[in-house]
Amino acid sequence: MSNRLTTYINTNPNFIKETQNRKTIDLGEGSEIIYIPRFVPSEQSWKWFDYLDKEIPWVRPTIQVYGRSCSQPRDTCYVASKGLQGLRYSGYTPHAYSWDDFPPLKDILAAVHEALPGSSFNSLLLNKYKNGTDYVAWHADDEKVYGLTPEIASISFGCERDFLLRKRPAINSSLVQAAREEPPSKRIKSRVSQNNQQSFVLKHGSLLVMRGNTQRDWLHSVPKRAKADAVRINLTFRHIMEDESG
Ligand SMILES: O=C(O)CCC(=O)C(=O)O
Ligand SMILES: [Fe+2]
Repeated sequence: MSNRLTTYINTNPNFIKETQNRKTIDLGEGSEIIYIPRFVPSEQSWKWFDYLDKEIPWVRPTIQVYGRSCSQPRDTCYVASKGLQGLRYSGYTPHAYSWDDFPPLKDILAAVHEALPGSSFNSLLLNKYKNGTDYVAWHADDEKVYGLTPEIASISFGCERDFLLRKRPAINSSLVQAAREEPPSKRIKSRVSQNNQQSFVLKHGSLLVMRGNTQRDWLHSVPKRAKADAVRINLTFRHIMEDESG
């Protein structure tokens, strides 16, 4: 464990481990984030950005939010391996393109697999934010098709945007339970009230990975930003489980 390149930064309440360019953030209770700001070199990132901007058949679908139809506030596209169960989110079933339709995506996928030993992504949701008025609202990618502890690898190209994480209210969690059973003086307030937010500026060419219980216990978002005046393209690689229903 005594790697000279590893720095341990104990920024209470979260524990951050930094090895070379890779930060690992332990969010507690089995949730973990990995962030690699310079995952793809800048020049290669711009080549991929230009390719994706031009070649992907971007659509802006109508989705259902709290029972109301609205236009998704960003463009999207979906790619998946053959034979997987379909994806459905917010009342929308995207058409699944194949990896062969966009060969550079296979190179990006290979780079992600190399950086994350043991990972086996078989689907990809692409997002394009035309400027700071496009966004993704608070959500978790907790669809059943991803299983109980999904690993999601997110690559960003173009305009930098904030990526926020916020702990879901933990009504039945053992932590809250324990806090209730303690007298007020001993309540572990800090862990409940301070350890509940994280933010990252997702840089051009960066890789951010969410794993473990992150989708169960946390929400994430990319909020509107008046000052973001250029296009951002984001790729989220995911693993869809085998369909056991037959
Ligand atoms: O654009 C991003 O960084 C996040 C996108 C996202 O959360 C999603 O597609 O589920
Ligand atoms: Fe998401």
